[in-house]
Amino acid sequence: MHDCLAGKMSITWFGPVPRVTITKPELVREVLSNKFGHFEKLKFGRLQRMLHNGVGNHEGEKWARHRRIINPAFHLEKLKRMLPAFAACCTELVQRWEGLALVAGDAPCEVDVWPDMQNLTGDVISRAAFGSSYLEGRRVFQLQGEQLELFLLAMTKMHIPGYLLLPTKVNRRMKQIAAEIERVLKGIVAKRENAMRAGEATSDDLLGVLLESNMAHCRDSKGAGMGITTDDVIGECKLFYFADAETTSVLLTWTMILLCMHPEWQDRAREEVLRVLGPTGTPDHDGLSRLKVVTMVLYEVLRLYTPVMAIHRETYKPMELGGVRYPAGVVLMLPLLCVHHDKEVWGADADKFRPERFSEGISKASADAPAFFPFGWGPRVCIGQNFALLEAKMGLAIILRRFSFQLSPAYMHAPFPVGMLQPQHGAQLRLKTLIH
Ligand code: HEM
Repeated sequence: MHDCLAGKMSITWFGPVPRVTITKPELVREVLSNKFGHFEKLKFGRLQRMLHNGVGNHEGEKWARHRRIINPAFHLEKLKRMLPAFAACCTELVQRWEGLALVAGDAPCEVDVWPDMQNLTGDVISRAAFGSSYLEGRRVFQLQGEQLELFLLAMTKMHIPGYLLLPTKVNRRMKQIAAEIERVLKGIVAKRENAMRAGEATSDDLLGVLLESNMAHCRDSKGAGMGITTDDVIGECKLFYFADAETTSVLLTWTMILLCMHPEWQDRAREEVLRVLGPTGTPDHDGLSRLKVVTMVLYEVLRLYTPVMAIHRETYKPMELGGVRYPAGVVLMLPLLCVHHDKEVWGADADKFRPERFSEGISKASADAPAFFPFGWGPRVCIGQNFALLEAKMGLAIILRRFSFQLSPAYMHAPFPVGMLQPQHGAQLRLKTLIH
């Protein structure tokens, strides 16, 4: 097994299971492609299931069925219909900032944009997922945020056997939150199911499309167990919240920070937004898809500040990878952040912010094509990548049109790997309103 060290892998022990780190892009691709069905995602514990129990936690036939039913919700045609909701949330945010700038007058208007971006993505997913039940959805988002904080706290105590069963203050609160989230989501889903039966419901949001797709599957299979249950639908809704709010908010925050550090790119991106989308009006899909500089910037941020820093898989039968044989039960760690910083793959300037490396697309950006995995790869690739990129482009375009920004002297650069790669001390920026 030690042969694999020669293949740029290192072996450590994680509890009783051997753990191997794979950093070569072609091997990362091979694992994630899972062509011969050798790999499984790591099993999620009770604690993680408390956060969400959606498609990302399932395996085998159950995963495939969920994925088939959820896929239609993320088709481009459906996402296009959600763009006005994205724009409404972004416009609310910049109007709030404009108000702050007005109050600041001649003094610099300082804002920590990190919590604002978390709220923005929470708003976007609440509206995109639940349409008219947006306010109830917003409550779920707040509860999920609190749950995540408690979850990270509980992780530090996980080594105490049976810790989760103890009636501590934190454990009791986590149970309470889980029950309240469940209650609110059950109410929203039941209301929508009833409306659909009465022929009154719309399917312009994720929940509507999901329920519609589920009904179609049940109809096609004549009820032969091909659909998903209401509990499953609730599990998926919880996953959408975590998947979006925790990742796209990080992407938008690092993008604003990096555009402060590289004002020439901020100017180029703003010039493009004004030229392609104009100074006012709601950007549409056609306009957003013509934003080349903005897309290059977002890709470079995803490369340097990869929100999901690593993916894990476990071998579940003996197999060979990169000329090394592995038994069943080995945990493979795929450190996406390290792969994205590898100088052999990205060149001597791998650690530098150079969006132009994506000027001819993802496949030509690195020596080893493709070595860019912010959304994973293969059958389990992120279901929401188009959603996230549209949301980020919309957010950035609306912000760039209305503000120029620079780092505040209070800002301390400290990328912090807790869950996602977050700015540890916040993202304090100085905003200046632009008049066109
Ligand atoms: C910048 C934003 C995002 C990033 C960087 C990101 C990243 C990822 C990655 C790396 C995976 C693969 C995990 C693995 O293979 O183990 C994944 C899976 C997933 N993502 Fe995202 N994601 C983002 C946004 C979203 C959004 C907006 C949604 C939905 C609203 C979403 C829903 C999902 C789901 C459901 C899966 C599980 C897919 C499966 O297991 O079949 N993600 N994401």
